[in-house]
Amino acid sequence: MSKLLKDSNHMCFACSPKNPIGLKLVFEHEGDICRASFIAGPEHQGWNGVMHGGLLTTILDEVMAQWLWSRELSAMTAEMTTRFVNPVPIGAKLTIESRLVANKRRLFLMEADALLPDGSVAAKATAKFMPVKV
Ligand SMILES: CCCCCCCCCC(=O)SCCNC(=O)CCNC(=O)[C@H](O)C(C)(C)COP(=O)(O)OP(=O)(O)OC[C@H]1O[C@@H](n2cnc3c(N)ncnc32)[C@H](O)[C@@H]1OP(=O)(O)O
Repeated sequence: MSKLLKDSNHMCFACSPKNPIGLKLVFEHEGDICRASFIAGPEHQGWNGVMHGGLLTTILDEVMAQWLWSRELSAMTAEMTTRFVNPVPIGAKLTIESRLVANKRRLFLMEADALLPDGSVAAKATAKFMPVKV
């Protein structure tokens, strides 16, 4: 296991339980899926009543990264695209799921979806991750 994962003082904005302004995401793994949930509060808004798209991208990024971390693959996001399909209302529970699409040479091609409570898609992301030494 990497030193970063063992370090109880890590301050990842998305996942550390110790970051006072962090999102404190937790992850579950089911087969080939990594999953997290998140409910945006008023402090996460962009447009009135709507979750900020940059934060949504952060969460999609993190859930893809955690798919790799959970398999002890230390990799950083090298490129990412988010398609915002539907606005996320403040207070709505989002389910975010990621999976590996392909591993080509050094690149891990990942994808993730953010789903609204009725199962409709709020946003879809694709990303390329590259291994790094930690
Ligand atoms: C417990 C804690 C858990 C924490 C989880 C946190 C998750 C957060 C996820 C993130 O947001 S990570 C932060 C955002 N990402 C970064 O800060 C990464 C910054 N970029 C880098 O550090 C380097 O550019 C990178 C490690 C991605 C790659 O550097 P390298 O020096 O390893 O690769 P290089 O640039 O030499 O390229 C190697 C090959 O990959 C190719 N390549 C690089 N980027 C590419 C790309 N985006 N798409 C396709 N190919 C790419 C490149 O063309 C080249 O091809 P060739 O070998 O054929 O010449």
